[in-house]
Amino acid sequence: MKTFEQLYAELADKAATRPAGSGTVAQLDAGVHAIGKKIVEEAAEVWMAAEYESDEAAAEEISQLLYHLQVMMVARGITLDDVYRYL
Ligand SMILES: N=c1c2ncn([C@@H]3O[C@H](COP(=O)(O)OP(=O)(O)OP(=O)(O)O)[C@@H](O)[C@H]3O)c2ncn1[C@@H]1O[C@H](COP(=O)(O)O)[C@@H](O)[C@H]1O
Repeated sequence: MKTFEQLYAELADKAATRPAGSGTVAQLDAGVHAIGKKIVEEAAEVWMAAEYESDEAAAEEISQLLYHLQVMMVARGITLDDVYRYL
């Protein structure tokens, strides 16, 4: 179990250290366009899970969407504070 903040710190560290086998590094290397497509795909999966699947399945899809949003933030150099100031 980890928090949103802990995941962001982990992803930022992966981007800086680029460990072998990291899916995050692969996503970052694929670029903003590819990450954006993944966000749209995951958002659709959240929608479908929320309408037709269990709470657990919906929660899992939401976690994946949050992950890909964070990958986009890291790719663009957008920090948590950059986002929180609009909440
Ligand atoms: N929280 C996540 C996370 N959520 C989703 N995903 C990835 O997002 C994709 C979503 O999977 P789908 O169910 O849509 O399956 P899919 O369409 O077959 O996926 P792909 O074919 O696109 O890989 C998968 O490839 C997952 O690996 C995640 N990948 C990593 N993390 C966490 O990010 C951190 C860093 O991970 P690494 O960079 O891989 O070390 C770790 O704490 C991980 O737990």
